[in-house]
This record gives sequence, structure tokens and C-alpha cells, in this order.
Amino acid sequence: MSSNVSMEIGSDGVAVIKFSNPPVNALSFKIIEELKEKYVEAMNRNEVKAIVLTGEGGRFCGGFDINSFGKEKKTGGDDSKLSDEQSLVNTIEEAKKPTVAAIEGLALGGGLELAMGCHARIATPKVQLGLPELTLGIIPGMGGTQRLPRLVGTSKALEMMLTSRPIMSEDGKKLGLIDAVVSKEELLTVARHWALDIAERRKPWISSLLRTDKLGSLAEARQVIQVAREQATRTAPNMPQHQACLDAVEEGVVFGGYSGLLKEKELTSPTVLYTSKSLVHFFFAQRAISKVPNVTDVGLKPRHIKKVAVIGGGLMGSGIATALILSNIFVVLKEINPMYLQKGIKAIEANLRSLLARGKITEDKVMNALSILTGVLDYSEFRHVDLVIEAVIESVPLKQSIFHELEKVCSQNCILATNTSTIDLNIIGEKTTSQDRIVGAHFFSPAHVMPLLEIVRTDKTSAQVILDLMTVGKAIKKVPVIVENCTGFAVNRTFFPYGQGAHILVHLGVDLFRIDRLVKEFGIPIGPFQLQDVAGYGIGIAAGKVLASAFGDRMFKSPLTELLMKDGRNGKLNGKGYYTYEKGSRPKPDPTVLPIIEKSRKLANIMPSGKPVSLTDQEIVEMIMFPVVNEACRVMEEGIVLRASDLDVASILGMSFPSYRGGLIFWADSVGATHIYSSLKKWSEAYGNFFRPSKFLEERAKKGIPLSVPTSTSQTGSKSRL
Ligand SMILES: C[C@H](O)CC(=O)SCCNC(=O)CCNC(=O)[C@H](O)C(C)(C)COP(=O)(O)OP(=O)(O)OC[C@H]1O[C@@H](n2cnc3c(N)ncnc32)[C@H](O)[C@@H]1OP(=O)(O)O
Repeated sequence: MSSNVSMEIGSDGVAVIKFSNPPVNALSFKIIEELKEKYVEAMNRNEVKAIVLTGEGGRFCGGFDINSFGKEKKTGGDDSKLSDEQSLVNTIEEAKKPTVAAIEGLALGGGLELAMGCHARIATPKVQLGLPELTLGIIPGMGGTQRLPRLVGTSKALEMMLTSRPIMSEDGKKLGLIDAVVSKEELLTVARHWALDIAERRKPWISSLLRTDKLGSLAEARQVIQVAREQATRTAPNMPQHQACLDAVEEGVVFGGYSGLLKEKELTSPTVLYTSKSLVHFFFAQRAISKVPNVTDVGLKPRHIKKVAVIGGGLMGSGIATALILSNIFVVLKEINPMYLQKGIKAIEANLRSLLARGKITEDKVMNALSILTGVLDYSEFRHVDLVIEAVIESVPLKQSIFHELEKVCSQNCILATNTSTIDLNIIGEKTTSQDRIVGAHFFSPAHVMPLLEIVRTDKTSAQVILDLMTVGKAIKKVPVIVENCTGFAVNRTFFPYGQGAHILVHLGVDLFRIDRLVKEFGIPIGPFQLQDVAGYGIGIAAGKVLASAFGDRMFKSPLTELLMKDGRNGKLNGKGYYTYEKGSRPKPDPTVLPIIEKSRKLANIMPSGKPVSLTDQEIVEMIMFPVVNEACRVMEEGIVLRASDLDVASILGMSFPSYRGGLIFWADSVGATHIYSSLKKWSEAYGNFFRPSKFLEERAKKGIPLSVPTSTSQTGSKSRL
């Protein structure tokens, strides 16, 4: 078997130990063993005075190999109380010859933990340094919970671990995590000299685990940990790894670094396995999503998109424009009159100011973003744009006339995208001859915040156009998912039963605030009725009409929204919906909505024998989520998505489905197709067609095949490697 670790001993007495595992030099159990062997050799060879540890190919290390999570691992090593991974880092730190880490590109997770066991760290500019383990459902398990607080202080270390956000080497230098930032060319030379300087005591020989100077007093450190605990209880209530990470840090702060390591080992055992499985699935699903057969694998090069026109400065248009200018893409915002244009520009300014207020961007960034935004009232600038994104109201004739006009005013290579959330693209492009460059760019509200971009293609959209839009999407920090054209596309189509199910339940007699509470407890941050309030009733009604024209046989026509509007309620927009909204306070359930609900129940008249049904909490959640899974089955069967895992990513990033459940289909498979099918069948017999199980679900349930298994024709395999 070939070796992943090499050692070269220079005439200066420095051994350069290099490990290699493309593309990110992930650490495997084999690499860990080989590194230990090299350390034994380096200690035994008299000519070796010091060591430089580095990774091959411009990236120090992307952490432990995520593919091997959950696989059997040996424990023991040099110190049987620690795991093999921990004991490697201890071997380095406690060795009688010093090690300097020479870091390029990135040092994440186990990679940074390895580097923190070294006696100094030299990095090139813009290296990503972080401990993102919590996003994978585990805690740093190679001493990170102990060494990071000792190098950067408890507060900063907790921030880095709990948010999983990396910092750059320049900040690392300021914080004391990095000893010097040098150019790529100088990296090895500086690291070698540094290592010799430590060996010959010209520079301090520092073992991170033994330091206490950055931890602050015990009382201060405990206070910081307590605040972080309270915050994690609020922001990550279903993520046990957050509290586990804090437990490990606290143990080390109170009883010393070695005790902290033992606690860390104890907490990396399978206590958080389900969450970890789901989050690891989500990690690989996100990587798989950017692989699109016949688009990303046929040698096409993305064209550079410098300037984009956005048509419509409403909620969506202004959000899209904000996302673009924040990523240095010039934007021409078009509106139909000066008042609307002014409103659109003000909305963009407000988006930027709110990001500034939350410390997400700097004042300079705001100024720079606004300097590349131009407002226009006609199409004269459109000749110079590379991409148009239409974001006007959901009106077929209006969109058709805009696309007809765009064909005349834009260059022939310009991509013509629509942000429609429901309308068939073939209908929008019907009056043009540009079908090959017409594409859906469906953003989710608020567009400058939500990470999903649904790219909708028809059978005529060219591969180049899809690749270009995917590239723009990534440039503006979105995760693009490629879906086929159909009413509602993948996400709105899959999720239309979400609101519908909630309305059916209310009309069967269930309390609406109970429904919202239970859905939130399930992990979706906002319940279906509050979501309706926030999204606005107009959008829901317009989208509902389009969806009803395609899927009318399984839609529930709820009279409730119209009754609310007749009562002068418009949701968050006018502060009055199912909830009341006041500036500066949380939405409050509005009891005055209850008589309107009673009226709606009478109109719909679906309660069996006119009496409210009695349902358990679990049944309520399932009656909302199983119809969503059912529609997802149709979406998969029709080949609207490339793979089941694309729906997992889309549900998490577009609909805030809880990531710790792995996404809609991953969760559904954990529940089991058989239970979902038999429940839907029972409800369809009691309450009608809305619950009727799809053919796909029925087949999977009867044959015992998980929903995520690709169909023979439409889907490529999910890349879950669990
Ligand atoms: C004991 C320890 O405490 C436990 C750990 O270390 S857990 C691991 C902690 N590390 C991480 O979470 C980092 C995960 N990786 C990433 O964030 C990103 O991949 C990255 C920033 C390293 C690189 O990003 P980018 O350049 O966009 O490339 P990206 O497409 O994500 O990854 C390239 C390939 O490397 C793989 N990869 C990345 N990190 C990996 C890892 N730690 N293990 C296994 N594979 C990994 C990806 O799956 C992808 O594979 P593919 O080409 O077959 O799809």
C-alpha cells in the first residue's frame, strides 16, 4: 500500500514531514498511523533537530476524513486513555524535538487541531483556520476544545467553535493562533528557521495545552461559558453537540487541559450519532448538488458575468440586487416609475444597513455596494448587461411582454432569467425565440439572506446558460440547485402541501397556534400560519391559483385567507394577521382571529359529523409533513430533481427544514416509507384526496425501498456515503 506521509531530512537538521491526501489532505486513520511512525523515526535519528509539518498541494488539511465517520476506530496509541487522533497531537506536542506547522490554504477541524499541537504555526496569507466540527454533529476531537481557548482566549474560541466560521490567517496572527504570516515562497524557509530557533532556544518552546495565560480567571471563563450555554440553548436547541463542546471546554478550564482531553474523548463517542449522520449527509449532499451531468462535466467554461439588470424593485428584486452588489456585481435596477424606483433603492439601502447593524458587513462595503447600483426607468442600459433577472409580480401576460421586449433590447448572449416562483418557463418564453437562454433564477425571501438558488431549466435551456447561472449563484454565496421546469418547480411544488395541510387541520378543528408551536418544535423556525403572515397573503393567493390550476385534484380550497383579508388583515405588512406585529416586540397570537376561523370552518364544513377531530401532537406534525413528503415523491418520480439529496439540501436551505434531520427525504427515510404511506392512506380515506398517497410512495412502501434510492431513469445517485 502506498504511503501518504513522507519525511525529508535537510542538511540543516530539519525533517519536513509532509502528508498528502488530495483534494484537501483529509486525515485518515492510516495517515495518523503513518505520522506517528514518522515521529518515532524523527525522534530516533540523531541528525534531526527539529520538524516542520506540512500538507501537500497548497492545502494544509481539511480535517478528519468525513467519509470515515462512524467507522470502527482503534483506541490506544501512545496513551490508551486518549483516542488515536488525540494521542498523535500529544505525541507532537510532548516530543523532545520541536515542530512548526507550515500552513497553506486551509487548516480546518483536525487540520487545525494538528497545527495547534505544534510549537509554532507559520501560515501564508488568507488561510482559512477553523473548527467546523459542530456543523457535522460532532465536537472537535483532536484536542481542539482545549488548545483553541488556550491560544486565542475562551470567548473567541467559543465563538469560532459554536459558529463553525473560519477566520483568516491575518486575524489568526492578531489573535495569537498564528505566529507569522509569510508568502508562499517563504513558507518552508521561515518554518525551518523557526523550528531550529525553538530547538536552540532562541524562540520560546510553547506547548499549547499547558498554557493558561489566555483563559482568564476561572470565574471569567465560567461566565463566558455560561453565556454561551444560554445562547446555544436558544439558537441550537436540538443540537446536543453544542452543549457537549461547552462541557469539554469547561472541564479543561476547571480541571486542566489533560482532563479536558479525556472529556472531549468521552463526548466524541456516539452520543450525538443521529444528528451527526444527518449533518454529514447534508455535507455530502451539498457537494453533490454542484455536479450536474451534461453541464459541469462536459468541459464548458463559465462566462464572466459583470453586470446584471434586475427588473422590479419589490421585496424580491431589491433582495436579489442586494445579493449581487454585495458580491461586486454591477446592477441596473429597473422600475416603471420614479416612485417605485426610489422605493426599490431605499429597500436595498435598508438591506445593507441592516447587515451593517448586525456587524455582517462594514461601512466601506455598504458604500462600495451602493456605488455599483444604478436605477433606471427604461431599457437603454440593457444592451450592456450579461444577465437579466426579472422579478415582477406573478402575472403571465406581464412576464410574457417583458421577455418579448428583452429579446429586442438585450445582446444576443445575454441570459434571460425569471424569478417566478411558480409559473411554467415555457409559458413565460412563449412569445420569444430565445428559449435556449431563458432560465429560472428562483430566489427565496429574503433573497439577500436565504442561501438557496433554484435554477430552473427547460428542455431548451442551454448547458452554458445553466453553468453561467450556477457560477453567478456561487459568486453571490448561494447554493444553486438545478431543477426541471414544472408548476412550482421543486421547492414550492414540494412544499405547497405544507400550508395546505395546516389549513386542513385548522378546518378539522385543531387550534392554529398549537399547529405553529408543534411545527416549531419539529425544528422549522416559523410555523405555517406565521409564515403566511410574514410572506404576505397576496403572494400566497397568486401562487395558490397557479398551483391549483396544475394540482387542483389534490388542493384544499381554504376560505380562511380571503376572510382574513376581508377583515382588514394583511399579515405582517399591516401588523395584523393570525398574529399581531409591533415594532420591537415578538409577534403575539391574536385571539380576535378565532371568530374568523369559526366562520371559515363553517364554510369549509370538513369536520366529520361537524365535530372537531382529536389528534395527538405527533399526528398533527405528521399530517403537515407527510403530504410534503408525498409531493416530494412525485417530484422525484417526474425527474424534477437530479437526486433525492438535492431535495434535502433545497428543503434545508430554501424552507429552513432542520439540518439536524438531514433534509426532507433523509428524514422521511428515517421515519420509513411504510409508516408514511399507511398514515396517508388512512387520512385520505377519512379526509379526502389531499392525503392520497402517490404511486411512487406506495411502491417504495410496498417493496420496502427507501425513498432516497434513485429511480432507474431519472435520478443520479445521492452522494451520501454513510
Ligand atoms: C477529529 C476532528 O475534530 C474531526 C474533524 O476534523 S471533522 C472535519 C472538519 N472539517 C470540515 O468540516 C471541513 C469540511 N470541508 C469543507 O468545509 C470544504 O470541503 C473545504 C473548505 C475544505 C474545501 O471547500 P471547496 O474547495 O469548496 O471544495 P469542496 O467541494 O467542498 O471539497 C472538495 C472535495 O473534498 C471533499 N472533502 C472536503 N473536506 C473533507 C473532509 N474533511 N473529509 C473528506 N472529504 C472532504 C469534499 O467532499 C469534496 O469531494 P468531491 O469532490 O468528491 O465532492
